[in-house]
Amino acid sequence: MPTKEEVLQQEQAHFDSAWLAREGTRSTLADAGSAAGGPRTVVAAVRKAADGRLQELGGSDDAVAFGRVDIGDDVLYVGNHVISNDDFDTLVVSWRAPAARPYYEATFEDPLGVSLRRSFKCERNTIQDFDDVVFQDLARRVAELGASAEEMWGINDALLSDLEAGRTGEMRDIVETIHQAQYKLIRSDMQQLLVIQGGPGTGKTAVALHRVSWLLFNHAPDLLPEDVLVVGPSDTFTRYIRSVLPGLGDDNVVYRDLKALGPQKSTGRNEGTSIRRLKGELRMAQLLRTALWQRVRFPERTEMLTVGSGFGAEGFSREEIEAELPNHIGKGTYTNGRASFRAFLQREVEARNPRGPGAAAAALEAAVERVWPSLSAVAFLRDLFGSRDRLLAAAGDGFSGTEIGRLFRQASDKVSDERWSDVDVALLDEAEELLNGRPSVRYRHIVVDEAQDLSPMQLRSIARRSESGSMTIVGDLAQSTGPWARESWDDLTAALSTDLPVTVQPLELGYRVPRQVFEFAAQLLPYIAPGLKPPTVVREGPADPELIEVGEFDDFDISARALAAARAHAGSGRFVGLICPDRHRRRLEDELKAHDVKWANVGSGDLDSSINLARPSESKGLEFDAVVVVDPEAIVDESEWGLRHLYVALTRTTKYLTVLHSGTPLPLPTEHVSDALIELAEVRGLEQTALFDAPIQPTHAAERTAEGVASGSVGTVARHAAPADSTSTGSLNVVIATGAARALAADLRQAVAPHLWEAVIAELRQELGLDDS
Ligand SMILES: Nc1ncnc2c1ncn2[C@@H]1O[C@H](COP(=O)(O)OP(=O)(O)OP(=O)(O)O)[C@@H](O)[C@H]1O
Repeated sequence: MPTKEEVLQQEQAHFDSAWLAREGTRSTLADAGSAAGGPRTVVAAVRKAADGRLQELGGSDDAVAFGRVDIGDDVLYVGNHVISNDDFDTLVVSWRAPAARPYYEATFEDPLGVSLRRSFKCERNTIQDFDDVVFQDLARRVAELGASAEEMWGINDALLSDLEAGRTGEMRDIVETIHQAQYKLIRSDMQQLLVIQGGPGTGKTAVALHRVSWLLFNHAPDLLPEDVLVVGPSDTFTRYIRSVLPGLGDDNVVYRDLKALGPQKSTGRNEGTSIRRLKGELRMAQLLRTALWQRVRFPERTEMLTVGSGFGAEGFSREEIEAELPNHIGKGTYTNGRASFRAFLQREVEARNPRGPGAAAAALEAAVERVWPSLSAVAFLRDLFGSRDRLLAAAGDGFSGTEIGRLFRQASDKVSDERWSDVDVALLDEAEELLNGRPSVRYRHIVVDEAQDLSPMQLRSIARRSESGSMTIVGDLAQSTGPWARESWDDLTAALSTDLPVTVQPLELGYRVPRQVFEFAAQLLPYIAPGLKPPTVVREGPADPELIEVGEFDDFDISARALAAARAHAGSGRFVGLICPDRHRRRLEDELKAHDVKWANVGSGDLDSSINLARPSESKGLEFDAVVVVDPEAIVDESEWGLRHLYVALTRTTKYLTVLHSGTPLPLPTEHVSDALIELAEVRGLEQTALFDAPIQPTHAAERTAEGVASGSVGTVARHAAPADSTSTGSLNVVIATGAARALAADLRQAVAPHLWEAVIAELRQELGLDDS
């Protein structure tokens, strides 16, 4: 049996010869352009092909391989790129090649013929160490001793040490340590709508991006990088992930931020929850369609439509035009309809006056414009939202007066000055399709990240860019927030309406968040996503969460202490996320400036400093070595989805978590209240989960007060469980209110003498701000 040193030498010899072969190929390819003869176009084509191949080789400093598998007598080295020698022997296979599958998928239960899997640790192309899994030994050990948790999960040292690495503002690839469950999703059939549900840090984004790389390799040349679109929730997020694929040799994949997925990107208009929700509903598509076709009509207070002037002018009566318009309306796009109506007018003018000069282009255009105005998406939507009459005419019975009131807004003086919200973008995109048809560029595969928050209108916007419905959709229902926060993937897959098979697959191992931190954050799960299985965390962190209590109303102190904590982490060389609710934002920014601290504003797309300041919602999908969460209670209070925002914030760290709080580091809806609710739900014959699972409908503070003091006390759960138009709303609210009231009454009886109850209730009303008016 060779010693480890001897094995190292043998392996290094293979690495050296593969390196020589690769560098030989590199210099041949580099010379290919000058070596090629013939016409310039041929030389250019050869050069282009050679450049493409060069890129596929990776850098000359890269290790040639990261792993090896032995299957029977075959030995296979696995690396980022395929390497062959002059005799066409394959020295290294690409991780994306089907041959590499056993490297990722062999387990002690099903070794797929693999006897040995070896993973290498390299410094450039020099092997420093290696780690072996001998499957027979492993199976025997497991049979004798029972499997360890890590063995059951298939987690190895290479993966664990990779997870320990410090983070930066750019995501990295995981090819060397892809887990078997992840690999199965990465290589699954392209012709499907694949939904990947997984808790924070389970590798959903990583899997989606590696799947793109795998598909590009295995479906070449039919699938090119420019045939793939990756959609993320924000500019910051797309910047964070966009270096992964080029790092794998896949340039030119298209990235779009949801706020720019249309003819006009969002220009920062702020809108409330109810309007945002309304604008996301599918019935908006019908409203826009009707409104657009209503723009085509014979001009009011006009007898005749005249084409041209003076001799040769032709007139068309209202009856004639109104009889003709249905031949052009609603048949195709608005713009095509306009062109066909214009052609009709032109033909008619010529037919009526065969010896005349025909209609001059400008005269014809002027007449057409009066009936069928040329419109852009922005002009159309600005006109529509800026006119109650237009809105009412288009809405018919489909919208209430209140909803029309919500949609209406004062139009800006100039189209170019109109400000657009992020939810307007999907409406502009819908309008663009009605006007000019589906986007000419469509994609053969689309990845949607953080998909749990998307509205049906946003999903339509994505679907219209898909050639066949082939998509990978990733997200986490427990992190779903915003007006379209959802509890299931059903409505999302329905809105994407595809003929392809729909598969929802879980990712169950949590890689990012260390055990100590996840155990802390997971206490929120029963309240925010009771039906979801929490991820199984694969590693320990270096420390327990650090919970720092500061004076209750001392905003100054909490900001100062938060900054001190962030600076301490940064001082230890950590990449820090400072996650702060709006309540403390101003003060914290002042503190940062006062101390002359260099920081990045995540909301404006920056993620490049050692301290990165983010709102909880802006931190979705991102990760840091250390996270400082400021005032959890304020985070929970500031949003309808506060508990979920807090869960997102707490799960951004790969190592350290510091929480600055004023007495309650984790503001859970009180246990006894939830128990009372559940008991009551049983008595009333309601599904337990209905209390927490009800579709989340925004309920504003004013509505909350109507539910009484008691319902306020169950925090976000109560606020969420109020479906506006569900038949069970009444009973559900009664259950919540009664249950919470009973639990509070029991507390009061235990804690306070009866003669003080009135005073306590009066104080409570004040606390909750019910007596402010
Ligand atoms: N097999 C793996 N090997 C090494 N690192 C991994 C692996 N899988 C995931 N990771 C790492 O875990 C971290 C979390 O991954 P990722 O961001 O893809 O998770 P996510 O499920 O999208 O999280 P979130 O829901 O919070 O957006 C990343 O740093 C990623 O590189």
